[in-house]
Amino acid sequence: MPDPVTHFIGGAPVALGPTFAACDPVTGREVRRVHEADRSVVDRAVAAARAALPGWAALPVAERAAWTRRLGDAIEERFEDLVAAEIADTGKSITQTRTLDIPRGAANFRAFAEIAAQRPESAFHLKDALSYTVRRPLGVVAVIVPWNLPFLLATWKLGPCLVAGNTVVAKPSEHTPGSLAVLAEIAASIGLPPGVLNVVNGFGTGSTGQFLVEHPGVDAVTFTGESRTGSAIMKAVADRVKPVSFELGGKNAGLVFADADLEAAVEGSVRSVFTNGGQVCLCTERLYVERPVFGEFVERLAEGARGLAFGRPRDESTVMMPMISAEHRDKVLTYYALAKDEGATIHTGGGTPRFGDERDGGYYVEPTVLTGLPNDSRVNREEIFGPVCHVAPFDSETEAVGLANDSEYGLAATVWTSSLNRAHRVARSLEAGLVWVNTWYLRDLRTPFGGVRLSGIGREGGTHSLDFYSEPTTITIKLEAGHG
Ligand SMILES: NC(=O)C1=CN([C@@H]2O[C@H](COP(=O)(O)OP(=O)(O)OC[C@H]3O[C@@H](n4cnc5c(N)ncnc54)[C@H](O)[C@@H]3O)[C@@H](O)[C@H]2O)C=CC1
Ligand SMILES: O=C(O)/C=C/C=C(\O)C(=O)O
Repeated sequence: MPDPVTHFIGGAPVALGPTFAACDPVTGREVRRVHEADRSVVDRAVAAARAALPGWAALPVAERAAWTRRLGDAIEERFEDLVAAEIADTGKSITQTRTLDIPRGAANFRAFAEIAAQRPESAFHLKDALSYTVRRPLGVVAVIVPWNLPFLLATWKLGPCLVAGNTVVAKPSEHTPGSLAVLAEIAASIGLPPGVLNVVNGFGTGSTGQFLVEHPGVDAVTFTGESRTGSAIMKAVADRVKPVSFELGGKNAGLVFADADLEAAVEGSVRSVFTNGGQVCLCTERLYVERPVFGEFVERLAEGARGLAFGRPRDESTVMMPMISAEHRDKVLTYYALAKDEGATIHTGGGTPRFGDERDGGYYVEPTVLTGLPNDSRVNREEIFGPVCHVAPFDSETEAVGLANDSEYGLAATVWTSSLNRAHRVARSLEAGLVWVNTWYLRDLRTPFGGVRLSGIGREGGTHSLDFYSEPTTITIKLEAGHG
């Protein structure tokens, strides 16, 4: 077994705290151990970040951007190590890992280097005064991320956070410490000033995550994960009124109109429901299909689901991945059972696949397509976060929009239609942070990203990230009139 995964504090690995098991989701077997940071280790990481803050914050933005660009370049150099680490922790397919997860890590550092370096300063010349704004970093920021897109989501926050002049204590999910451990090695290898980026490992409640967000030396928290966890973090930071940025859960709707290109709608919905095993906050869990094409759509979606290959992660043709843990698999299976109890028709899936090899000990579930449940069923209201969706018919645009908006969440939605007017009209009516028309998960890192209601607070992306990770100070200087 490899050495336990360590923390990374002040530019060096730190092997402190008891260790816990990390399992391979493909087989369920323990494959490595990970050090858990207790309060004293968190103290040490926060102190390292605090000590590094003045020097890092004082660098011109162009120099910090040069550092994050270097991180992006070094990610390319360690590309296959990062791919291996991500696959070992998650069981993701190598094709997705090579085309999405790791390239986005490099892109996240590079994009925010450009955005920050090119950001115009604003100054207003008043009659007898000059008013301008400077932005200062928030300070020491806790970056807490989940297990579904570990490297992509961590770097999405680290890029803008570092370039804005903050120093960081990052905590990956207890399930997926591997790729941030490689990033820590990369940071050390390029000579990133010690303490600018620190990584601590451990669990959430009653452990590292909670100690970190509660720490008086942490000035702000950026978090992606479950809505309930966001709520717990908000309570934990309330007394100190720390700024928070939250990307939380979703119960995303997809609307398929009868005038849509049905093949594209089916293909796009297969992607939007089943990508990453349905373990992306943007995945569609509720589909509403206009009645004339409902039957055909359901049949073709189920056929698409049945065609998703369950190979091993390193086979290039593999699409489906396991759930992250036994606990999460059991949660998803509980919803499959609940769907049956609530009276759903199961068009495909509803159980676990059998392989006849060591993968039978892993955390796989079948991609599942359901119909027949009312919008107020638990299956249609609660985030499942697995490869499953419910499909319901609708008869009018107004009804479709009403059904889509009837949710406590509001992260993402998809609309499939060939009518340009309808596309604009419906997209504006959907109460979600992101609406994709005739596509899904097409991202431009400059655009605002985030959700409404239980799906989050604030937006990251482009200058929205830089705004969150810094505080403006407006300086107004009285000028003497009549001279010069
Ligand atoms: N919508 C989304 O983006 C995600 C949703 N989920 C859903 O959440 C369920 C639970 O999964 P988890 O991994 O437990 O997600 P989570 O939201 O609890 O964990 C995300 C991160 O937050 C940390 N964390 C947990 N509690 C914390 C606390 N009180 N203070 C500070 N940090 C804390 C975790 O250690 C992890 O690093 C899953 O079954 C899934 O349904 C999980 C991950 C992402
Ligand atoms: O930034 C992206 O491209 C994807 C974000 C996905 C999440 O925030 C999530 O799955 O939690």
